[in-house]
Amino acid sequence: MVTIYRATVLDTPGDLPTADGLRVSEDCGLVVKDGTITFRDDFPAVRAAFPDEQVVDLRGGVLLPGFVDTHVHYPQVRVVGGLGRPLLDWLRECALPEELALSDPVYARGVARDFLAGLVHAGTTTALVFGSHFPDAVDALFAEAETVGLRITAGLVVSDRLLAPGLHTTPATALREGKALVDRWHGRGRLRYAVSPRFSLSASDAMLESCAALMETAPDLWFTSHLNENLDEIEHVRRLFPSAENYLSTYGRHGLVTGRSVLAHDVHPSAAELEMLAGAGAAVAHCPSSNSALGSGLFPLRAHLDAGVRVALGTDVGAGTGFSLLKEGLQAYFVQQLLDGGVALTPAHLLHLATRSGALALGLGDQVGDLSVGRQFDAVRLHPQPGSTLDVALRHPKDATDALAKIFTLGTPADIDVVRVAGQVVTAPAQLSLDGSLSPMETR
Ligand SMILES: O=c1[nH]c(=O)c2nc[nH]c2[nH]1
Ligand SMILES: [Zn+2]
Repeated sequence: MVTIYRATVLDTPGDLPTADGLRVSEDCGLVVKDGTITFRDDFPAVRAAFPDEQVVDLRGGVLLPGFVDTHVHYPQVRVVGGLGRPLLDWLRECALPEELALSDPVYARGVARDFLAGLVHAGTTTALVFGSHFPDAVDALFAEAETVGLRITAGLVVSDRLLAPGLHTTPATALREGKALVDRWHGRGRLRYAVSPRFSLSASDAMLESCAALMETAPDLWFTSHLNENLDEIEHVRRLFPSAENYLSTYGRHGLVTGRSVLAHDVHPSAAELEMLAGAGAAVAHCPSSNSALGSGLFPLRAHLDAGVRVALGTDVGAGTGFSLLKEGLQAYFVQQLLDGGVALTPAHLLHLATRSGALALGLGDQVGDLSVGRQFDAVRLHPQPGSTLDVALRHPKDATDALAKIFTLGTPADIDVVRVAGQVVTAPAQLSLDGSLSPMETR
């Protein structure tokens, strides 16, 4: 079936974030067939070419590509807001107790729904998700994500030391359970599997070797972990791996740093690590609100870009402060403003980082990230409440770049009214009550 969407469309189709990469189509017609954009032009030209097709009129707001979150923790949706602690204290006091609670599959299913609702409300259509330490909880995430229809890459989080005994596993069990999850979910619809050691602080060489073995069990598996987030963490890793050249090589010497790797944070990289990331084609998930909330540091974006490292954005919920990629864009901008030698980010940079950069980092650049012909129609409409400050601002922009600046400055999930994946409207799952049942008024 063919549908024409009429909207003001802003996107950034280039391969790199640039100051002048914004594409503006004030009155755009997008022809969508079976979820794919097959034709794009000014609306009058589209209407002339397709005089009889149904038109969905999305004017009155702004249509953007669906947001791409390259680093977000599913088990942590209920612990957002644990402010006032550095990384290792925050993990011990806020994150890990909650992650243990996901050993209960009923509890995990409720958390999975809350998590996916957070993504949908924020307009995130594609995400690389840090999963749970418990296979049943990872099943719950994939099953619920399949129902909702989002593009999710996720996996079993594995560790064998220094967290909490209930979160530890063995390399052999990790491999066996990971393989079963890969068999069940990798490549099923919009779902893919990411091998996910928590960080090398909590993963021995034997565990990282089992991750490497899991990577070999199916084509196109993804790899994700944490890197160089906090100075104490980095010092611990240095002591735990005395023979490793640096933090990145704790993964790299097991063959885990490739073009299908996404490393989160990298706030304190060495030149050698940047060179190795660039050479491998690995991507870094920059998580600015988390970095500020935990006091991890100011992300050296210029050093990454100068070295040729691909960078995208992650919300890092729950150390991050919410699911909004608009907020992460603004926070990324703030950080670069504060840094001596920071990159002068423009609205076009921010939109690219929140959409196209993420799609490319996740190897999905041929499918999503902008609204060009050939892409899936993954899109969000921003339509602020009448009278809200964003509504007022969008009525008086100087130009489209100014409008986009206002969107990143003022926009929140409350301003996103419709989210589509492959043309289909996606809706947030209903919340579950504590015993896992839907409340009497709720249906799916
Ligand atoms: O921000 C972070 N959140 C986490 O859950 C985590 N685990 C290891 N390192 C981490 N960093
Ligand atoms: Zn993280």
